[in-house]
Amino acid sequence: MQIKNVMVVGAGQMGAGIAQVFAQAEYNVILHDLKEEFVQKGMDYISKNMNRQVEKERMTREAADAVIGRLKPSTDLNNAANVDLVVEAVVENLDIKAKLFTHLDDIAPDHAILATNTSSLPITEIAAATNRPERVIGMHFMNPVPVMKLVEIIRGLATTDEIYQLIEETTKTLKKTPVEVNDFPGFVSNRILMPMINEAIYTVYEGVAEPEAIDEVMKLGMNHPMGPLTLADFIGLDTCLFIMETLHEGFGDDKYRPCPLLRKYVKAGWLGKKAGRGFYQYN
Ligand SMILES: CC(=O)CC(=O)SCCNC(=O)CCNC(=O)[C@H](O)C(C)(C)COP(=O)(O)OP(=O)(O)OC[C@H]1O[C@@H](n2cnc3c(N)ncnc32)[C@H](O)[C@@H]1OP(=O)(O)O
Ligand SMILES: NC(=O)C1=CN([C@@H]2O[C@H](COP(=O)(O)OP(=O)(O)OC[C@H]3O[C@@H](n4cnc5c(N)ncnc54)[C@H](OP(=O)(O)O)[C@@H]3O)[C@@H](O)[C@H]2O)C=CC1
Repeated sequence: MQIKNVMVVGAGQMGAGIAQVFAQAEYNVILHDLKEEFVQKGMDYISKNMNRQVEKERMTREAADAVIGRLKPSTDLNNAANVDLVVEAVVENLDIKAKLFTHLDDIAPDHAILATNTSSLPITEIAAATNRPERVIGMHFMNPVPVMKLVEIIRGLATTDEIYQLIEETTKTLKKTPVEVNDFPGFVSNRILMPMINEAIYTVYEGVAEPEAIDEVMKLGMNHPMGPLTLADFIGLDTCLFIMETLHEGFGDDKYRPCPLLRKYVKAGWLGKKAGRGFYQYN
């Protein structure tokens, strides 16, 4: 089987980046979201990135236009009827993802692979919402997708070796490095990263230091490219909370309890950079 036609569902910060890297690797890509304005926002993000490549003389205008030309906007899920691979990147909510996978299973051709970019949820449970669990897999990209080299690949209980290998090969065609990881809450990346971010939030909550000071300690002291609170804002505080809840519930261990301040910020709509306010203000 050869993958040529791809649909990315969810045109937010991850979906747009994923669509961009597939289009750059010469796949035909449908970028789908619920509303036209969200799809347009994703397309604008990709155009901006392409323009920057042209300005920096890393790409010709023609090559950049060809990337854009391989992207088709969509607000109708029936457009999944002719694809070989779907990569889902909607909100980190198991009910929403499971319902979406049931729909995609009805629409997509039998041979199509249904992948999820979930950052913490059980692949096996998402797969169980379909009649093709052997063709469902986790393909966890890192943010910002065009820059970060890693893709965690997670098999569900029923995922076949053939599908795993095909996704591993496909990831390499995107010039990314696949790493195989088992299906446990948060996989490897977020099981390790998110408790650090949550602890940084507790450090603010308990008045140990100001956000700027905490970020400075981790940047200058540990050589992290971004401090944990800047990174939390960048990821999205809603996504951070969803991931902590998945770890807390999935392991049943209070060491993963989300910090009350994280809950408060999410309830206030302070979702980080994408909302203009989180631990920092962006406009
Ligand atoms: C939550 C999950 O499930 C998993 C996750 O993704 S966790 C998050 C993982 N990501 C991280 O940890 C990111 C940590 N931060 C970093 O690595 C860096 O700060 C960074 C790469 C984001 C920016 O790097 P920087 O050196 O500080 O800034 P800058 O010089 O502006 O950018 C470096 C390059 O990245 C590009 N870039 C930065 N942000 C970008 C974005 N959002 N989209 C596309 N490209 C971007 C820049 O254009 C630049 O590329 P060129 O040199 O080709 O022009
Ligand atoms: N942020 C990060 O750093 C990372 C996130 N992830 C994962 O990627 C996924 C997306 O995260 P992210 O891009 O940050 O989130 P965003 O909030 O930026 O984007 C999610 C997009 O999906 C749309 N959406 C929601 N429900 C549906 C649906 N049923 N059908 C189609 N589109 C829908 C949203 O629309 P609306 O605004 O209307 O809800 C929104 O445009 C999550 O599973 C997250 O855990 C993985 C790696 C890193």
